[in-house]
Amino acid sequence: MTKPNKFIVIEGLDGSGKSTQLKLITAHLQNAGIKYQHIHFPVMGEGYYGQLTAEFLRGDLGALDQVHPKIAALIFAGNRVEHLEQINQWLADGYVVIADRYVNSNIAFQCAKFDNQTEKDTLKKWILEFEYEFNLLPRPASSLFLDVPFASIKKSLTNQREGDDRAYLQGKSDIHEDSLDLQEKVRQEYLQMVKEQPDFHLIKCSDEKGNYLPPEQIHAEIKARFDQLNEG
Ligand SMILES: Nc1ncnc2c1ncn2[C@@H]1O[C@H](COP(=O)(O)OP(=O)(O)O)[C@@H](O)[C@H]1O
Ligand SMILES: Cc1cn([C@H]2C[C@H](O)[C@@H](COP(=O)(O)OP(=O)(O)O)O2)c(=O)[nH]c1=O
Repeated sequence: MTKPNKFIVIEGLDGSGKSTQLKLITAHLQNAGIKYQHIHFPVMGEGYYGQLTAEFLRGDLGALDQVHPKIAALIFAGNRVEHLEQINQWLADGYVVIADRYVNSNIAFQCAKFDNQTEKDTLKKWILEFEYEFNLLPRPASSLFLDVPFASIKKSLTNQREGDDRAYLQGKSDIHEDSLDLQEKVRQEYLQMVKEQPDFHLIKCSDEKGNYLPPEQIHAEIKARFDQLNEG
């Protein structure tokens, strides 16, 4: 299958600075006169799957251990199908397309809920086949994993998170963000995928002492990846 060459995905744990980096990279593309579009998955609050995703994350469909990870994966995958045509159109029109989360989020968060390696591997294979081969989602040219010190994730998730994008919670809490144990396991899934997928790159967001790097410094590395893609 040929890959669209201007599709980049930003991945990471909840509260890992994806929105911060998305703002910086879109400002850079804007200044450079490069036409781009971006999308954040899950797209909540619209469409049947968007509504289902919000219900799932605020716990209306059951607690973290009550919804089978394959069913949760199916909901997030359906949400992507609702926006598939739009992404394909952007790519056909020659835009650089940036997704804040994509298929690898589904693998990382849902496979992390299993302890057993065979169950993890089986679900990973299923998600990859279902989303790329059955639903025919475009494959990203490159995905970037923001590897942030876990202490900073803890801080970010224990602080009250605010903003319009929290409306889906309707005053409740997010079942993924509530579990730091899950977030730690999700990080392991991401690290494993970085090893397995040649187009998945780790962006180290800490210095040698383990301190969180400032946003601009992280941006410099991300920008270099984008510039490479645009030149290629
Ligand atoms: N490099 C950084 N150093 C310190 N704090 C950061 C950094 N990047 C983001 N933050 C802060 O961390 C929190 C989560 O960042 P955000 O970009 O909203 O993450 P996400 O989109 O992954 O949920 C915000 O309060 C943001 O200001
Ligand atoms: C896109 C996607 C997200 N998720 C998870 C990751 C997040 O915990 C949650 C929703 O993400 P969101 O709250 O938008 O992420 P962030 O806090 O990083 O801005 O859904 C999946 O499990 N599968 C998926 O396919």
